[in-house]
Amino acid sequence: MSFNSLCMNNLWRSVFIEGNIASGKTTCLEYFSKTSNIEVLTEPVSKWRNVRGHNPLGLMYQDPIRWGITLQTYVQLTMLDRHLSTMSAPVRMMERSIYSAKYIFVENLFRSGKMPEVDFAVLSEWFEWITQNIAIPVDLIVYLQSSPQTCHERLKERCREEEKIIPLEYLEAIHQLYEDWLIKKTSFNVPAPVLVIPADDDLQKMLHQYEENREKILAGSNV
Ligand SMILES: Nc1ncnc2c1ncn2[C@@H]1O[C@H](COP(=O)(O)OP(=O)(O)O)[C@@H](O)[C@H]1O
Ligand SMILES: Nc1ccn([C@H]2C[C@H](O)[C@@H](COP(=O)(O)O)O2)c(=O)n1
Repeated sequence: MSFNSLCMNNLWRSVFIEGNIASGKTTCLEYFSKTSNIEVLTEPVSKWRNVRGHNPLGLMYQDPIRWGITLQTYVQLTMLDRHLSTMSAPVRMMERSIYSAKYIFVENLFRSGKMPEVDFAVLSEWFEWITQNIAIPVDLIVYLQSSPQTCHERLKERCREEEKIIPLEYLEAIHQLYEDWLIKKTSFNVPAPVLVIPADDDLQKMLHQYEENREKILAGSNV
């Protein structure tokens, strides 16, 4: 079905853009934001860096054992708020999801011994309650599959203050969790079909790949 008929038939569509830190999600969304009839929702990182004058993202990187629960509770709330906001266009493209918050970032904190078991248990209870009682619309997951090395280079270039201390090993752990979830499909429930886009290429080639996949992303043909 073409994008135009999708709009005419009022078939609303929700797409998550998933991938490692600095894999190019925001850049991808910026590209698609130039298309009419698409609503783009980036991650609310500015909120995570400033909630009533506090910076839970920075605190988490400084002392994950103490502040991991604080950041991830707020991430869960802000992502749920994003998921439930009224759609303003027939296609919504959203950066990450409440699922990756739990299956990737909370899981990584817990597995690496940086989240106490009680914090993990409370966050898991919240997550299970939310996903069992509230419908989270999703039709497609686009996975920007990049190597941890590429992400590390891009992260250094982007130079976000809080992220300066992120080592390559952290990105490797996040990468492995993403691969298990969306490629091998061995770890957690995958709530929608997955479209994998290799994301190590330079910007020009990435924009070309986005064009090639436009129909699949926006209208869901042959994922
Ligand atoms: N294909 C690419 N090649 C080189 N640099 C890129 C590419 N895509 C994005 N970047 C740069 O890498 C950094 C991270 O990209 P960004 O889109 O912010 O990633 P994410 O939203 O996944 O964290 C930014 O500085 C961005 O300009
Ligand atoms: N559940 C989450 C989601 C994101 N983060 C961190 C990772 C990055 O430092 C930052 C934003 O991610 P990006 O969009 O650049 O991939 O937020 C987290 O710790 N937990």
